[in-house]
Amino acid sequence: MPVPTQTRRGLAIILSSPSGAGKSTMARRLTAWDPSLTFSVSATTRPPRPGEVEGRDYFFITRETFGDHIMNGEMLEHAEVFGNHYGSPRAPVEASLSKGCDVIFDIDWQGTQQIANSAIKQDVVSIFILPPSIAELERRLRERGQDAPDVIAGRMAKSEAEISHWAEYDYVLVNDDPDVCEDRLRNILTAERLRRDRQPWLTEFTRGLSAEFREREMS
Ligand SMILES: Nc1nc2c(ncn2[C@@H]2O[C@H](COP(=O)(O)OP(=O)(O)O)[C@@H](O)[C@H]2O)c(=O)[nH]1
Ligand SMILES: Nc1ncnc2c1ncn2[C@@H]1O[C@H](COP(=O)(O)OP(=O)(O)O)[C@@H](O)[C@H]1O
Repeated sequence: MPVPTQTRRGLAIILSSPSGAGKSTMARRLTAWDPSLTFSVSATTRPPRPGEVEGRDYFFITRETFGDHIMNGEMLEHAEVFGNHYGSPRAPVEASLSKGCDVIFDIDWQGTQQIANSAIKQDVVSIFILPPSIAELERRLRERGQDAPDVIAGRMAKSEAEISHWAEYDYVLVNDDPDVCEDRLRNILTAERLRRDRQPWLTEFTRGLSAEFREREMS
């Protein structure tokens, strides 16, 4: 039975982790598994890494443009991370959520706190991803091969502070085996969708069951 669209909003699924724990990898896997998921493409003042695509991975903008977006209220949230500015453009997120499309965010704890206190707080499902160990976190950052050694050292230095926010999230997963982690994320998404659709869907469905009861009584 279809879910009435007027009451069904999308979920705002937030992934956070220390740099290198695997949240971008998991966001990519989830959108490949379910192409109806929208990825919230952030704006950043960080320069692009080799292979990153404008509009797919980030909108790469200047500090001045970033400041203008904030002044105009165009950012749902924003934060300074590792010396660069990052923010989630508001309009595409609101458009997707109000159409009933689920949105995935790859943002830090500061942005998560802001969204958890924003107009879309009722849509939020927040997930924190931990690395199996600090040695493995560092190995992943090096293996990714996209950041200079001093940048990696800076990210490692900040990872303990990022990890300290784990308890603020709805779910916490350890990303050891990537297939296991992806499977758990799919399960979370499936369960949260059932929970969201519970009211509108079951109101209709149980009405149908009552009608069936009445028909049986009359026959
Ligand atoms: N608050 C906030 N954080 C963001 C946003 N986009 C990315 N980040 C976070 O900024 C940090 C650095 O991201 P990035 O430069 O891509 O490095 P990576 O995490 O090592 O891949 C990560 O913790 C991201 O989750 C955003 O729009 N808002
Ligand atoms: N479970 C995993 N096991 C081994 N390597 C992983 C795993 N998850 C991600 N990686 C690798 O670790 C590196 C960092 O992952 P990435 O998704 O870029 O992290 P983040 O977005 O959290 O900074 C990438 O090279 C990625 O392929």
